[in-house]
Amino acid sequence: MKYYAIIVAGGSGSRMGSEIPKQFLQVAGKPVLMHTIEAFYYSDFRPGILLVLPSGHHDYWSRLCMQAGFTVPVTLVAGGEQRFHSVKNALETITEESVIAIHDAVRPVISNKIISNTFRIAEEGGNAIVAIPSKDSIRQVNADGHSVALDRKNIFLVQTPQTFRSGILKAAYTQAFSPEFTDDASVVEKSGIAINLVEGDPDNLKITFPGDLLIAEWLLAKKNPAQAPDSIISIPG
Ligand SMILES: Nc1ccn([C@@H]2O[C@H](COP(=O)(O)OP(=O)(O)OP(=O)(O)O)[C@@H](O)[C@H]2O)c(=O)n1
Ligand SMILES: C[C@](O)(CO)[C@H](O)COP(=O)(O)O
Repeated sequence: MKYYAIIVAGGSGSRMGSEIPKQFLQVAGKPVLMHTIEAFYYSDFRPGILLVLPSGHHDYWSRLCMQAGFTVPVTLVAGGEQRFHSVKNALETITEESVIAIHDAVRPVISNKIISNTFRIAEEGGNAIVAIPSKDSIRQVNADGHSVALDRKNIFLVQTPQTFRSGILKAAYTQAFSPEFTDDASVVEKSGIAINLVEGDPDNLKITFPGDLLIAEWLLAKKNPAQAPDSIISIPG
């Protein structure tokens, strides 16, 4: 079986409020995106990598990937208007039957264990979506403005990778875009497929706001102490 990772890095990072999109900011000695590419490139399943980027960044990143000495090519794909369109652009380049993991570039603290689990489970069961239980109490606000408590045992926070057999995924992505498609699981579910959740990791955070960069810096330095910048002196755990 062939395995692919689609790393989506086509966003503008408006909530981060930085001039440079957040996936290109330096964290723990290298760009956020390079941490993410390396996590997949060196993972046990050795997937083919499709990197979705705004077109203006293609030349720079193809040079950076060459300098990194990757022996398997990282294929660059143009980003789209929404995350949905970025994923769709990458799917159009995959023609053979395969298992495809889709991952946010801005979740650089992803482990080999989770990547491997999702490929294995999706190959067997059609899809595998990484999620973690909610650590907070959860309330739903109703139309009248009042809120009701939900049972958090039934609430999971969805992460990436979201991994699928190619047939299921490519068929789902023929649907027209809808604003309710906030991730790949919601697109596939809309096409009538039941979604399988698999265990995620609180460390697999999505860098969204400035404070997330500090947490990611700490987590990445803990994961790769040899690559940590000098400013990180001692990391417990
Ligand atoms: N048109 C888009 C929008 C998002 N993404 C990617 O999807 C991932 C998750 O999206 P999010 O965190 O929302 O990133 P942005 O859309 O860049 O952020 P914001 O919503 O704050 O503008 C990111 O890696 C982002 O680069 C993408 O490839 N193409
Ligand atoms: C795909 C995702 O990261 C799963 O949690 C999330 O849905 C992305 O949402 P965003 O609105 O693009 O931040």
